[in-house]
Amino acid sequence: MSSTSYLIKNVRILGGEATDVLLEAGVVAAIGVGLDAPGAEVVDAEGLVALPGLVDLHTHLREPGREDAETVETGTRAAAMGGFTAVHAMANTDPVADTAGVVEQVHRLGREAGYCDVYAVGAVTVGLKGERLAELGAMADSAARVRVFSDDGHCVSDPLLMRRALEYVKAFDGVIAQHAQDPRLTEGAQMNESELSGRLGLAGWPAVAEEAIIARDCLLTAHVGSRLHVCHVSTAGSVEIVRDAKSKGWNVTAEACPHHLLLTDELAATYNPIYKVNPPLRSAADVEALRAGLADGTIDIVATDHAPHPHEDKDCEWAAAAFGMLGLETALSIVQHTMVDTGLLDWAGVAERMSAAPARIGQVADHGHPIEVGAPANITLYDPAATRTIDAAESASLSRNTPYAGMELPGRIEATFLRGRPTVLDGKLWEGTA
Ligand SMILES: NC(=O)N[C@@H](CC(=O)O)C(=O)O
Ligand SMILES: [Zn+2]
Ligand SMILES: [Zn+2]
Repeated sequence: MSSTSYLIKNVRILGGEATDVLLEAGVVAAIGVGLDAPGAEVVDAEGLVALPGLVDLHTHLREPGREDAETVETGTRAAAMGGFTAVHAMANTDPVADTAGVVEQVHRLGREAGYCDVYAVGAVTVGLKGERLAELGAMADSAARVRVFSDDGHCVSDPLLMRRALEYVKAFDGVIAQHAQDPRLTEGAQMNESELSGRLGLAGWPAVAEEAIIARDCLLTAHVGSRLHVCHVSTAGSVEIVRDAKSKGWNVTAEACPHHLLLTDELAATYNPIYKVNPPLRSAADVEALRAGLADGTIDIVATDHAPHPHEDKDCEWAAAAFGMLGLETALSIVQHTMVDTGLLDWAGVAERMSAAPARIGQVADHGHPIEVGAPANITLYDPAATRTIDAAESASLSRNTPYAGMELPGRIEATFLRGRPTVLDGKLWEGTA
């Protein structure tokens, strides 16, 4: 295990006054101006903001089964480069993560790779087929200690199955993370339903297909007294429904993805499938409502929905292309651009939405802590004054499907520490052995 200590000099914790932070034996050992620690590696953090290590509640790592798109190792390298110290790996792998065996395998692969803690998400239904419940209890009791269950990629559309799943996870304070998409209302759907989808000749995906499921699930979770998390909220109407559910005291949380905070459906007019994603990019008014919802806490967290796809699954006509885009390495930059630089959130707000709250929702004890003496040394050092032009070829991911290629974005991850050991240092993956 790590024996080297790190003395981070002149860092601004959550953007506050510059101070020093000593990481030793996996924890934050001391905080204060002018700290001295003989033998420690010194990290010059002048101008850098320290955030608690980011936690992603929604990542597709593709292993097992689609190692041509991503592996646990490459995906967690991308996560570390994005400032993440923990990710939740979605269950839509091949085989599906619907048994204790598969979730334990994913968890173990993450530990072996060592870049970031990997928490396996368990499938709600066997094979994501929406027909019968998977062995939720066995996955919860397994060495992977699963607390988040999702058929992501598919909606648990059967209301009785959804009710049973919500009831079942109460026993271990689990949560059902719903991919809210009414299948009948979105048959063949390709992009946001609007005047533009008609003009482009692409089948429309109406907002109501998302909103109707969210409304139903909020009612169901209130009825059975359980915990619901709504994946990738994309419409203004969905934000309204979640706001209303929260005002009633129902146990509902929600996430927004970076791409839905920035990009709009007009990009479909390029017919470039790099912009094809589930749920689809929506209107500028939806983007504005998502930002406002994230700012006022209606939307609890930012989750990446990092969805790697190999070239051949994206290099085809729009209708044939796979849904999904990369997100881990650009998430914090997009959040800075859309939420911080616009004055909607400060760094404490970012830390809450990208570390503390996702760790709480996912019941992850070792992450999401404030940077205080005694806390696990999971820390991200970020340079908000830097700018970079995104180059897909530079990604640590095995896939290249970033919608931001060629864009200039603010900010750069300078370092990521996992239990006091760097996974990224000087903006590069750290391959040290200390
Ligand atoms: N978001 C996407 O467009 N795609 C995801 C599935 C999902 O998150 O629904 C994927 O697995 O590729
Ligand atoms: Zn989804
Ligand atoms: Zn997803």
